[in-house]
Amino acid sequence: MHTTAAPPAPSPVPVRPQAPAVEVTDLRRRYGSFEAVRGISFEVRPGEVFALLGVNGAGKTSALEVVEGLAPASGGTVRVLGHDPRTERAAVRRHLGVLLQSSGLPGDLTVAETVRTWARTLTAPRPVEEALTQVDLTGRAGVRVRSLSGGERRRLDLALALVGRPRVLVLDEPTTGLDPESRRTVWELVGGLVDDGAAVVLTTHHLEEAEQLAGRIAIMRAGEVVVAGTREEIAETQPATVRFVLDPGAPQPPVPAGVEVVSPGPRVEWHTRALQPVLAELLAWAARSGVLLRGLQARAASLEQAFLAVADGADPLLTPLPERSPR
Ligand SMILES: Nc1ncnc2c1ncn2[C@@H]1O[C@H](COP(=O)(O)OP(=O)(O)OP(=O)(O)O)[C@@H](O)[C@H]1O
Repeated sequence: MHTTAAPPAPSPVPVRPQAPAVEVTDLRRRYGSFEAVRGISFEVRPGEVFALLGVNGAGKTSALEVVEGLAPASGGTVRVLGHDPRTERAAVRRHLGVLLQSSGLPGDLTVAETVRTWARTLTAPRPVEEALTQVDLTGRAGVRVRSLSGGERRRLDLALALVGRPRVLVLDEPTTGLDPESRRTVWELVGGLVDDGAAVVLTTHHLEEAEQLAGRIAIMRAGEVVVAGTREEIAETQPATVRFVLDPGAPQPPVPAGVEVVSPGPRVEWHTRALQPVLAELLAWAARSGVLLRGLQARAASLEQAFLAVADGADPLLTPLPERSPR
């Protein structure tokens, strides 16, 4: 019998992860003797949103200004598309869209004139009308900048950041001052750009914005990144909460292993890193004992909890609750 040998399996093509669009390594920034950014590192890949969070004065803008090429680093390195954004500005500028925290646009120009003037400095800008449509400003094209509302001005800032079809977008508090509808428009816009492969670094004080947009998040305090990861990873640094109310005279439930009792009762509050088994144990006890757990709530930790813990000076990664011991 004649058999043909099976063709050799194709050798696997090595999948090369895309190079980071933004690489920040041990970045430091000083103002005189004050060090506002103290050795932070992060990467942002094409098609990714990275959010820098932190209370006022944490050092977010100081770090972003170096990424934008507006200020020199005092230490460490920043690369945007492989280039130093300050010393190799020409290579970076046409691919970089920047939204500063506050822009000083001339008030005399109209909205359309402002975008047109800016677009003339760019290599392959979007048509002005398209840029205005993206940010819902078409109806305000002929209005002078000084007459715009705060939210409209912010959307104009965003139009300027987007008109050059940037591969890297740096957005410093992009939706501050925007109403909820405009905020959603901006989220959709940023989401669309990311789907097209842009890399986005943003700061925000709206945690929901970071949750909506960012694949990875870093929370800064006093110039350092205290915790970083996906929103789930960051939330998991904090304990879950169980709350219920006991009727007068009801017996106290035994406290399961791995629970920190925040309030013993009658309004009981527990913190735990083992929500599911703790809840199962509590419910089994309640069923056995015929006890009603009024208003029972079980809530996984949130990004907000982690943010507040960092703001309060905690180091979420270094101060864990006791782990639940195996039974
Ligand atoms: N030009 C400057 N000279 C001296 N100190 C400065 C200067 N700019 C910023 N700082 C200080 O550096 C620290 C970090 O400021 P930065 O603006 O980077 O913080 P931030 O996290 O962006 O705050 P916010 O959320 O309020 O925008 C603050 O203590 C601030 O006072």
